[in-house]
Amino acid sequence: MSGATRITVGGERPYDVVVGTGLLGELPALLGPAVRRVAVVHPRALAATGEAVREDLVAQGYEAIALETPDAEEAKTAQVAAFCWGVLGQAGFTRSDAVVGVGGGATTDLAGFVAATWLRGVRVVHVPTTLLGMVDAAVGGKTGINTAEGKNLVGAFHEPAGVLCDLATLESLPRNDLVSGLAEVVKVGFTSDPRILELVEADPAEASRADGPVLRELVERAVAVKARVVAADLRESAADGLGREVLNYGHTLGHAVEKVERYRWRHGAAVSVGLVFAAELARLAGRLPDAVADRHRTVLASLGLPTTYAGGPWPRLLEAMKVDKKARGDLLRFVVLEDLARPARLEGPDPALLAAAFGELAP
Ligand SMILES: NC(=O)c1ccc[n+]([C@@H]2O[C@H](COP(=O)([O-])OP(=O)(O)OC[C@H]3O[C@@H](n4cnc5c(N)ncnc54)[C@H](O)[C@@H]3O)[C@@H](O)[C@H]2O)c1
Ligand SMILES: O=C(O)C(=O)C[C@@H](O)[C@H](O)[C@H](O)COP(=O)(O)O
Ligand SMILES: [Zn+2]
Repeated sequence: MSGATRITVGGERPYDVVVGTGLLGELPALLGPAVRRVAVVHPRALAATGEAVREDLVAQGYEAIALETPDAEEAKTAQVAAFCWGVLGQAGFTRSDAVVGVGGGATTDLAGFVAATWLRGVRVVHVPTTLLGMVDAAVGGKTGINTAEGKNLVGAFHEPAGVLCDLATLESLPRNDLVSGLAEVVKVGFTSDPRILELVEADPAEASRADGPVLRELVERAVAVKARVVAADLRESAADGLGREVLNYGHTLGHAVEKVERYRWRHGAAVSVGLVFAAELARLAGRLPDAVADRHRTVLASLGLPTTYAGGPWPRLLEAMKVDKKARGDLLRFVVLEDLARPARLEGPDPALLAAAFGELAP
């Protein structure tokens, strides 16, 4: 390991997010002294990486098993969670044993959920291998699976004991997935750290180069914001202000798109469309200057992210948005911007306003 950066996520049980390369040697310290057995949860597509982590743990004296899951969003189901519980039960996992999630956000969401629910909670360390996992999914303790009714509808808050972001893993990530992760980075740029937008705008190609210094800075900036937000409001229950809901900017429509598209869209691509929608909603409501709304389109498009959406139909998307976790009863609640880095809430917008904002997404 050389030149790693440590970002501490505060709260009741502080933990480190380590960003760098060659970080596997850090795993035992994060697992802690009590752990004997480890289940390495990884998607089928990352069998070699999962096996490398397992072998490394065995070499360091652990009893480690591989727990292979389906790829991407197919892992986030009750059936797959039940399969994982079965494996842990058969292997005799106790409260002094641990789960390690190796993969993208779908894998760490599942691994975190399994760790949160097995014996009502065992230790979990995440080793995210996608940009989206590093900047968002593996950090902050939101875990979950999907149900037929929608995205992430079952889950728990269960913080990891640590997160290892090995930037070298990004070199094998398909371009489409790297860019998808940048949607969450841009989200943070608009809500909280405009320097992110400047870095992307200065050179979008450089910003999306897996082994470049700009991407590393983007990762560190996005993680730093997420760390600060979740340390203050882990359970998304802030009594005043937006609290953790700020991280959900662009997700109300984004999750609906994922569901309506039957999870064939990557999360980041759906969030990209959701960000443009949220910006248009705020602009049409008279709360966001045109220039900031337009900047959403230009920054996202410069990275090759989608900024228009021809799918639907709108009534199905509206129906899907009703199970958004920010909703209260029949009241839809959106995170919007009033300016750059000035997030706010828009509650119960007029249906005509919502439809008009959706109209602005037409190609
Ligand atoms: N818990 C949270 O706070 C949070 C935050 C953001 C997103 N999420 C969730 O994260 C998921 C999206 O995560 P994602 O975009 O990482 O998708 P993903 O986990 O589906 O991974 C995308 C694809 O990349 C492959 N892959 C992963 N690492 C690779 C590597 N290094 N080289 C080659 N291929 C690799 C995977 O096998 C998969 O096919 C969604 O389910 C979303 O809801 C959760
Ligand atoms: O960490 C959070 O809080 C977020 O909202 C981050 C989002 O990027 C992420 O997609 C999250 O999983 C969405 O959570 P949900 O509560 O809307 O399911
Ligand atoms: Zn997200």
